[in-house]
Amino acid sequence: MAASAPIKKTVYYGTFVHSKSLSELDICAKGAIGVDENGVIAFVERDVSDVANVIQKYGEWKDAEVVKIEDNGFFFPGFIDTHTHASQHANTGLFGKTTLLSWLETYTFPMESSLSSLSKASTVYSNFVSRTLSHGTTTCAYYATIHVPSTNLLADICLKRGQRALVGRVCMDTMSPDYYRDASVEAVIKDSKASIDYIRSIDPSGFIVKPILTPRFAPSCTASCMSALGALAKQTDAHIQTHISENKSEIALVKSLFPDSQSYTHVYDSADLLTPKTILAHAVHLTHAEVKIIKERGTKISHCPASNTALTSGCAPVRELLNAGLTVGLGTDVSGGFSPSILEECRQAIWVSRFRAMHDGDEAKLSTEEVLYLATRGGAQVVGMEDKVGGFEVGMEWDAQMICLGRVKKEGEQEGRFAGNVDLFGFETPEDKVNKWVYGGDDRNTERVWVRGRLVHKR
Ligand SMILES: O=c1[nH]c(=O)c2nc[nH]c2[nH]1
Ligand SMILES: [Zn+2]
Repeated sequence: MAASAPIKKTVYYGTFVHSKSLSELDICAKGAIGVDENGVIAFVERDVSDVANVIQKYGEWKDAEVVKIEDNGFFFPGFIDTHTHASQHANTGLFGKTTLLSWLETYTFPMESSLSSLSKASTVYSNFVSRTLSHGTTTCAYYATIHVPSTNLLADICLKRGQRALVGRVCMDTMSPDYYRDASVEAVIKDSKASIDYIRSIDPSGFIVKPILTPRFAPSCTASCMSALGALAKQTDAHIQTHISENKSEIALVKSLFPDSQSYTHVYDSADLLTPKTILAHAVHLTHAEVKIIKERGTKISHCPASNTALTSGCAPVRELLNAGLTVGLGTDVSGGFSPSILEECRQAIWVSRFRAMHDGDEAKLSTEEVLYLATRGGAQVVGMEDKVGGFEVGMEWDAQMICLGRVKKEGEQEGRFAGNVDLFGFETPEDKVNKWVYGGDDRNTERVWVRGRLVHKR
């Protein structure tokens, strides 16, 4: 579905759910949200018994389209995936019993290298953007590959499909296979600049696509490469993304490569890579001193629980990170992670927090409300879009998903259109429905998805 049709004033009518705070959802059973031609929320009305009354109240909205939730469902903010590798999508589910460093050599570098082929990149990237949109992901921080043309192609696809994206050309000038590495620091900077310039040229407003500098991780980058990227970030005011402290062997490797650095975090800090616009994925094994520096720099964290479990990297201490005041969002980290769905990541975040709780105590447990916050408002802060997306306030943009759970079924009734794992029996409170969706829902319940008021996915 191309996202090019003009939009008209629309009133979204029915239940809407979004986060009020980290621990509290706002569930409005009968609401009406008016979205203007720019995709901006113009009004939010609660306790609406008849949408006609709302349309009458706002005179100039008399010709507005009305989009109503049928049966049991609700409007929910679009999900924000703060860390994923579009270039690894074709490997999803393929990781065997590898851990990070062997997984990179065995599966990841060969696959990413093969995306120098623009036709292969086109197939994989188009498929992944469709797939993530179908799961309600309206904003994504993407890693592409080292190749400028296919990285730029990913940005083209996101812009055409209307998915908000930070798109990064991967930088790696050392400890990488001969067939897949940057030739020099000069090449890293030249190619990174070329990709920044291209992405800014196709969307000068940056409303939909933006570039993001992407040093892969400290073992793949020389100190001079990282410093040059830190300087380029400053010069271009670009976002930055990288990996940190995912796995104990990786941390030992960083220590051996940068013996004069106090920690993994110090390696990035010395290169000026820790800014308020930096996203650090994983953060599983950080020390208190590292957390303190990250907090001081205003740098953000992407929690990737499915990936951390699949590659047996560890259980990130999310409660501790939150208590320390860090900003945290969720990331699918495909294909370390095995699912393109942030809803799945919500479940995985809950499970991982329960494993932490078995050692750390009940306070470590994340609730449904908390993971939904991380998936929306938290993610928005991580990608620097908290004033635009993640919730339904006047002035914010309509990045939303229509979740449908189907009808309460009578005995013997066949599964209908929303055949999924969620069954309703009629007694459920609105809170129960949200919980049933979080624990049992999937893309079969994601009926429609909008970005800036534009329909970008329909089942
Ligand atoms: O989860 C990960 N995926 C990657 O592609 C990667 N590269 C370095 N470190 C990484 N971690
Ligand atoms: Zn990753």
